[in-house]
Amino acid sequence: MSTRTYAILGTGALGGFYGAKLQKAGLDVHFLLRSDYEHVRKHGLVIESVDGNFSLPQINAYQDVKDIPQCDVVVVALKTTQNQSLPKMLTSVVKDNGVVLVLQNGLGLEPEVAQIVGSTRVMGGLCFLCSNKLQAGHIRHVAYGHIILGDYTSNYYPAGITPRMQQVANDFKSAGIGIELTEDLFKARWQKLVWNIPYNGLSVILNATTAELMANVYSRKLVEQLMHEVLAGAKSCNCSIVDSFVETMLNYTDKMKPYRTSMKIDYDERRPMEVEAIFGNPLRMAQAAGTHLPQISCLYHQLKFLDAKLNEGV
Ligand SMILES: NC(=O)C1=CN([C@@H]2O[C@H](COP(=O)(O)OP(=O)(O)OC[C@H]3O[C@@H](n4cnc5c(N)ncnc54)[C@H](OP(=O)(O)O)[C@@H]3O)[C@@H](O)[C@H]2O)C=CC1
Ligand SMILES: CC(C)(CO)C(=O)C(=O)O
Repeated sequence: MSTRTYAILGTGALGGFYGAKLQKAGLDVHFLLRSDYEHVRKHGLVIESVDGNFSLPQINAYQDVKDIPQCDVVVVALKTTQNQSLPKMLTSVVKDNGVVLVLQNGLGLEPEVAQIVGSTRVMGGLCFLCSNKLQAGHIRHVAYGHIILGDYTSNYYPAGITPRMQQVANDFKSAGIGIELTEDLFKARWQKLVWNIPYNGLSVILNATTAELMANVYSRKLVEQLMHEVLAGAKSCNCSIVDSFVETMLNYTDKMKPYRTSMKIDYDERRPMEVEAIFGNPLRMAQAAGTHLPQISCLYHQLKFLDAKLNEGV
């Protein structure tokens, strides 16, 4: 049994799900909560999952990160819109020889964390998960769940497969979570954007599920064009993704059950959307490399408009 300790910063749809699986497998897990703290401290977590329901009547729940003991692996599972809290959170909770594992969607998040804890203490993971928080402490996992895990080095230079990646992967595997290791985290993040940019963006702008976007010839064309533009953005950053990856993502989504993306759920629930991490950062990286991505830029500006209206409470 692994003796590594885990802190989960953000016990929501993703952090609550993976953290609960790790605890169920016998690992020592510490959960940071905000609005759900009182409920979860008293009643624990309930996980409804396609892989089997379970509950954890008791967990190590914290409201203040300073009360969490220093951990070997600190999982960042907040929405990226809350990342301004990370400088305060991370410094006290990660052991000197520990690592921060960023499981959020988007690009350019590890460099932000590296600024706080140093670039030798950061890893990233891309989560292929469909999970939602239904209410305090109650999470519903509806599909998938595997993670592509990569180590981070300054400027996303490919890190290879490192021993600590294998250790974390073994812990997750012991909890029944599928793990694939990547030598190139930057590429894995761009590949995930091939999915997130078209579907997250268009689901909000066109008020549609993934299935609706795929069924209509016009929106399907937009999805495909946006996917190719993500490839162009990646290429401008010296990251080569084969053209056939677009077809792979289209086929993947054709086979998915109709899905309301996380950005659409945030928009419908009038919560801030992860526009900067998923759209702004890749656009800026491509721009810095001299490449303009007009369709993604158009989506970005539309989403910023809607996000600002949410902020104004309109
Ligand atoms: N859900 C999914 O299936 C997938 C999610 N992702 C990514 O994972 C990340 C997390 O998403 P998700 O889990 O869905 O989001 P959720 O909103 O469900 O979870 C985030 C949790 O963080 C908590 N939180 C926010 N700020 C603080 C704080 N200062 N202190 C303590 N807790 C805090 C929130 O608490 P409160 O309730 O108080 O707001 C919430 O419970 C995002 O980047 C998302 O894109 C990636 C792939 C799939
Ligand atoms: C593609 C999907 C829906 C599940 O694999 C996902 O990972 C996401 O919402 O970011």
